[in-house]
Amino acid sequence: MYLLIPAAGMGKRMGSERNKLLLNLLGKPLLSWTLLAAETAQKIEWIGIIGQPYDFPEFKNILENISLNKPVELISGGETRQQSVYNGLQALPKEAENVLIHDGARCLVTPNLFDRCAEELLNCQGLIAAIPVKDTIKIVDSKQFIKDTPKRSNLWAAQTPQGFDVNLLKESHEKGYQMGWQVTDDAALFEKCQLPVKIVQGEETNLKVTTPVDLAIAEFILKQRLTQ
Ligand SMILES: Nc1ccn([C@@H]2O[C@H](COP(=O)(O)OP(=O)(O)OP(=O)(O)O)[C@@H](O)[C@H]2O)c(=O)n1
Ligand SMILES: C[C@](O)(CO)[C@H](O)COP(=O)(O)O
Repeated sequence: MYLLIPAAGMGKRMGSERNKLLLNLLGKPLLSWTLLAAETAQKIEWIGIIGQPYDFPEFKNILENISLNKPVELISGGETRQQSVYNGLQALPKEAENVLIHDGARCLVTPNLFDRCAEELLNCQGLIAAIPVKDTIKIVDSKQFIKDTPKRSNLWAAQTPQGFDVNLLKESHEKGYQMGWQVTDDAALFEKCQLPVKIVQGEETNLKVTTPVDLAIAEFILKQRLTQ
């Protein structure tokens, strides 16, 4: 299975002056933990890291320090996550039929989740890891008055990995580009093209490190894992 890791963001919500994936998490840059999980996953055989070229020297340092056995390529990212994934898709080896996309910022992903998604992708055209929403969600108008309370049993929080048939995802990205669709994940492009996307049970600990609180929670979870 081919894996693309979008890692070309800035981390504005982290308040960081550099790519948050280079921040320290228990003695290693955050991105190292994501890569180590991909290395351990049995089904992943190729890894493309999508980053901003100015971060490549740091990415190369990371790769030297963790010395992966799987082939890794660095791919230039774009201004948005959507553009970065678009670039990643163009850089996939020609023989790639299916692809998993996993945010570098979800550094607590387990090898098991990668493998479950890779396995399931043999039976469908598109999938995402997701978990049932625990909160009661309110739909609010522009004046911050509640308009509706959707039924919670229909609500799932999207995660990555997200997996797709490569040709269909490329077509969905092309259409998205032509139509000017702006989305925060790849499943949304598939949905807009009326293509089916299956849910795979995600992991509660597979959080996206977005704010400083997330970093503290990630450190806590990782410490627990490493002492088990
Ligand atoms: N132009 C971009 C923007 C984001 N990403 C990646 O997409 C993932 C999810 O994005 P997010 O958590 O929003 O990361 P940032 O864009 O870095 O954060 P922020 O939105 O707070 O600036 C991250 O692994 C990030 O590196 C990317 O590859 N290219
Ligand atoms: C793809 C994603 O991680 C799914 O939760 C998420 O949509 C990334 O975008 P965000 O804008 O950083 O939430």
